[in-house]
Amino acid sequence: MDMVNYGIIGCGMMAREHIQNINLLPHGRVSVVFDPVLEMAQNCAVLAGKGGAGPEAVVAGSLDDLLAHPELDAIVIVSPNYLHAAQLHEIVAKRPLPILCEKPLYTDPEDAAKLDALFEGYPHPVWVAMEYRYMPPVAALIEQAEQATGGISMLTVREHRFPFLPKIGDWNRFNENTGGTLVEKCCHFFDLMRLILKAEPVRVMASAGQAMNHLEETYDGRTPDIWDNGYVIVDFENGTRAMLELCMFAEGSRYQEEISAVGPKGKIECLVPGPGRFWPAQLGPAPVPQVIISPRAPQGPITMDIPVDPALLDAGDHNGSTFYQHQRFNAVVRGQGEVEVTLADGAKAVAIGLAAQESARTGQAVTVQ
Ligand SMILES: NC(=O)C1=CN([C@@H]2O[C@H](COP(=O)(O)OP(=O)(O)OC[C@H]3O[C@@H](n4cnc5c(N)ncnc54)[C@H](OP(=O)(O)O)[C@@H]3O)[C@@H](O)[C@H]2O)C=CC1
Ligand SMILES: O=C1CO[C@H](CO)[C@@H](O)[C@@H]1O
Repeated sequence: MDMVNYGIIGCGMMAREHIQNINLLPHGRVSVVFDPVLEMAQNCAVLAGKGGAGPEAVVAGSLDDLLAHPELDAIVIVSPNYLHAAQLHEIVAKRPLPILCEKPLYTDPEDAAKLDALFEGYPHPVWVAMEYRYMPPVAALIEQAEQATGGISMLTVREHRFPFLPKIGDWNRFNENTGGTLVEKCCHFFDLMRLILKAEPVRVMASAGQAMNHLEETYDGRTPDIWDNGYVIVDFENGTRAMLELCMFAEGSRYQEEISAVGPKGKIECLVPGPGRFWPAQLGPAPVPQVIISPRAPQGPITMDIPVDPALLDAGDHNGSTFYQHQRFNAVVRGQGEVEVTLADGAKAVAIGLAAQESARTGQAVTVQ
């Protein structure tokens, strides 16, 4: 297959990032889009046409119409979190094809076993969109961590960022729609923990809550219940431990994510900026990602800039990672390479997030199966 025709389900903010990155692929084009709001779908159809450089996508009138579209080789699910599981069932039943599904894979704990059963023996690749692993500074940390640390003992992920953005329909203001902040936002970081530590979690302890964000807002008489800060500690089966620190009222920070890994030889860190479009112009150029290696002996931190290709920065909010994710998924659909972020990875990241939600709610440590 030389050209992969994509169908996009959901045409909001993140769909635009997917389309802009598919537009950069030599072997990809968006052929059909669907959103319940026609104007959103039409805007994405135009974006798929690259300002006249390619054909605009067809606007499907329903999910069924999208799944019946003749030119369709792969499907990207970019709808709100609580819809992912049901839409996966629809695709498998009506038009089994390769799927790239946005995180979180599911929000209701009961969906875990149902999805396992649904995809048993599924003949097409399914990839879960936890792309932070492809951010160039994160990828550099992953590649150099063993050498720099001599084997990681402790891993810390700090995310200090802006509050949740407004969404059409305000679906992201309530835990019932997102799975809870530690699922919705933090599944990316639990995925990184498993990947970097090369181990499975056994126990989760968390303290988290809603300190200030969205408390002044009301939707149909209800105040949002999503958390905006927390700490999560995860014990891993190989004796390593990881911690997440999340603060969502810290958009004044120079860097959005700071990840550090420490072992007997030393420490490696990466510093990752947030979306460039949020960096105030009066402060000059947006911060450049960095990796810092700090040996124990001889002491002397070594700092390296890890710049991201400006064309990729322009195509999204995630330091180029959406492009690298699509490049790999596109190759897999064309029969080259393997799925790197599997359904099992997506499910485990949600399971850790749900355990963290439960731990913070009850004040008890929660065992992860
Ligand atoms: N991997 C990453 O880094 C990121 C992932 N995401 C994920 O992407 C997904 C979308 O988020 P985002 O784009 O920010 O949210 P938006 O609200 O901006 O977009 C979601 C879109 O899906 C549409 N939608 C609602 N119901 C359906 C339906 N039944 N079928 C198809 N589309 C529907 C919404 O339309 P309407 O409300 O008008 O009905 C809306 O246009 C989420 O799962 C989110 O977690 C988001 C940001 C970053
Ligand atoms: O998964 C995500 C990653 O980045 C987004 C912001 O750019 C988040 O809000 C989103 O939920």
